[in-house]
Amino acid sequence: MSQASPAIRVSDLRKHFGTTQALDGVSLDIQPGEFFGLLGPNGAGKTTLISILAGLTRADAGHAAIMGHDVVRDYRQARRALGVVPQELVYDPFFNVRETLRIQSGYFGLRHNDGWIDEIMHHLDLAPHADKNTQSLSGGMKRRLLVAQALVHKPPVIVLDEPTAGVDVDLRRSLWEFISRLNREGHTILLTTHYLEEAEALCGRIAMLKSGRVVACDTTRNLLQLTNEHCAQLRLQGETLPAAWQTRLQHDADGSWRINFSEYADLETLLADLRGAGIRVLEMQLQEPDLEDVFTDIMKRT
Ligand SMILES: Nc1ncnc2c1ncn2[C@@H]1O[C@H](COP(=O)(O)OP(=O)(O)OP(=O)(O)O)[C@@H](O)[C@H]1O
Repeated sequence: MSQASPAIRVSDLRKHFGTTQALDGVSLDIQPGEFFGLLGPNGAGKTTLISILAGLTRADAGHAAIMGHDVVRDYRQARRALGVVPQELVYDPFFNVRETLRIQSGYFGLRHNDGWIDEIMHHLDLAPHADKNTQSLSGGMKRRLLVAQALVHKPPVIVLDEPTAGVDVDLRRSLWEFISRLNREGHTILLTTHYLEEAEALCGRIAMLKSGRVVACDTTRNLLQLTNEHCAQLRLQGETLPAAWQTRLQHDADGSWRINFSEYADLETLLADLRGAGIRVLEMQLQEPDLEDVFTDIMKRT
């Protein structure tokens, strides 16, 4: 393992399926210890990128490396440095949970791995199900098992492809606590998700893919500053707005009014005009833009 290497390096990666250009020159460097989000609409190329990192798909052109190990030339070292939690629920129905994790350990040549297997099962609340046949597990439990399988060989880099799709609130919480702990302990995390509030809360840096291209890549904090659309929700005493504001304010079903604005000066003028018209503000709530606003904005603009 090369100390100076990025955890994941992707250089000008290209991949097509028939006439579909799934990846159209993607370059990314993810440093060790980062919690990195890869976002994009359906079909943007996220799973294709992950499949190339995992050595399951060959790129047409470009390079990818895990901890300095090229995913084609040094396949074994690259694979050993990587734990992948796939999007699809794949499992072998003939084994129980513990057996599945022992078999997975065997793929990496780890024969005495029960201590770590017990620890993973404990943190993922799989311990009470250790002897259950995988076929009899609920969807959420099968997903936990996929996470456990990705971790048996203690990989420094963990890739999660939509790990919380169709997962209940409890599992999400315990999953994120565990993954965040692994990240704090130094593991690099690459996450794809369609839950943007999850990405906003967890990821330090985010890349957005669209049609196989990176259309944004920055810290979450900087991305959140890209849009200056704010929203204020007001409850007013009096129904007739000053004429100048009648088209700017939208009346919500609960009787409150909503205004989108980019300059706080707009809000000041509105409040002054309302006071001038004898309309009292009973309540006001400000909503700051979130990652979903930024994502929608970037996807529209690019
Ligand atoms: N094996 C394949 N054969 C043909 N086309 C494929 C194959 N795999 C992916 N594609 C196409 O490549 C494009 C990128 O797909 P990919 O699954 O990487 O997107 P994604 O960003 O992961 O989407 P989602 O959010 O829906 O999972 C899509 O147009 C998809 O239909």
